[in-house]
Amino acid sequence: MNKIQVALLGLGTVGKGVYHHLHTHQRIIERELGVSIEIAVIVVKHPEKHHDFAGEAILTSNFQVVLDNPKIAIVFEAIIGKEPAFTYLTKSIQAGKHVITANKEMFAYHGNELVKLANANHVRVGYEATTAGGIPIIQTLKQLFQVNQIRKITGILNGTSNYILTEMRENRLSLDEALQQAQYLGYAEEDPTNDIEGYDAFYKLMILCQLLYDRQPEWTSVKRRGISAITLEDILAQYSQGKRIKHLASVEIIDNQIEASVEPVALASNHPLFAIEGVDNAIVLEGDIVGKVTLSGPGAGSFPTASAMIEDLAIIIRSLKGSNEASRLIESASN
Ligand SMILES: NC(=O)C1=CN([C@@H]2O[C@H](COP(=O)(O)OP(=O)(O)OC[C@H]3O[C@@H](n4cnc5c(N)ncnc54)[C@H](OP(=O)(O)O)[C@@H]3O)[C@@H](O)[C@H]2O)C=CC1
Ligand SMILES: N[C@@H](CC=O)C(=O)O
Repeated sequence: MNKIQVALLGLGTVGKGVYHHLHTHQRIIERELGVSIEIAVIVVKHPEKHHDFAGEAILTSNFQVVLDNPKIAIVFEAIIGKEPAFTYLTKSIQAGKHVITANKEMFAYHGNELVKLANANHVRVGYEATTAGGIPIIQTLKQLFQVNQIRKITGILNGTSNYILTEMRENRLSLDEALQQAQYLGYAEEDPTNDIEGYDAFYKLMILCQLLYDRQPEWTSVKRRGISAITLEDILAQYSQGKRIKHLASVEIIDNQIEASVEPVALASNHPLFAIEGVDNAIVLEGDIVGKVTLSGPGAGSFPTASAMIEDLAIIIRSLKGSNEASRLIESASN
């Protein structure tokens, strides 16, 4: 069986999900893609925290180990914040490695730059996991809406906020209690301010804008409000009128301008996002040919995010088939 070596940056909620499923799904990957995957190196911040790690990979805090191994063809990135993630992915691409990221903050800032760099270096960037967890929104927009003009998107893009709002309404929890549960379940960001102040949904919306319109609005022009000020009383007041408060991220093209916002909104029961509960996300796309299409599914957590990253891996491996590059990156069984 031919083999591809990969590196994994980050072994937290997301990294562990990728590690786990690359092992549990090894047979399916081999059957469908014709290669086995070997995780050669794992880069973390504190290797000593992972002393019980039993795999065969090299576990290190030194990213240079990844660059120094020319056999590593693909780099998964699931670490925190813009840096050093951006530098690591830039160097990986320059070294001819494909990259797959879940890091929306970094990608909202630098995604366009990375995609251009990857094109120049004839490698690919997978970023399905940056937006809406396990929902395949990036590939849907890239592959399945090539002719439709998507004039408007409205989405629930932060699983933690939706989980908190649902728990507050259904179980009468305070915001802090519900946030603690979301953290325990691995949904929240390392700094949950990103979730409850709307930054995380904002980054995801900017990634969608870049993909759809090849530009982003001026960030300071976008209204961004999180759910931090929402009280149980607010939620119950809306509930008594048959409404649910949801945290919505919206973008619309009006007179060739991008109008975007991120804010809590009280929805009536006939709204397509009213029934999206718990950690689920959903996105309503409005295409000029098709009309409204809604995608929904798990928006955060270890397995849904790993799912998005592993499907990116499959896309990259399929794109290698028959290319000159394949002989460089895929090790034949005889090596
Ligand atoms: N949790 C989720 O549901 C989702 C998360 N994401 C994104 O995925 C990324 C990872 O999230 P998550 O797994 O939840 O986070 P965690 O906090 O669970 O894990 C982060 C991992 O990154 C490592 N790390 C942090 N900083 C560095 C650094 N400077 N160098 C090397 N390694 C580093 C940590 O190392 P150590 O273990 O040694 O501390 C840890 O293994 C984030 O960008 C997040 O926004 C995207 C979609 C969903
Ligand atoms: N903290 C994020 C994780 C996934 O992107 C969220 O709750 O949506």
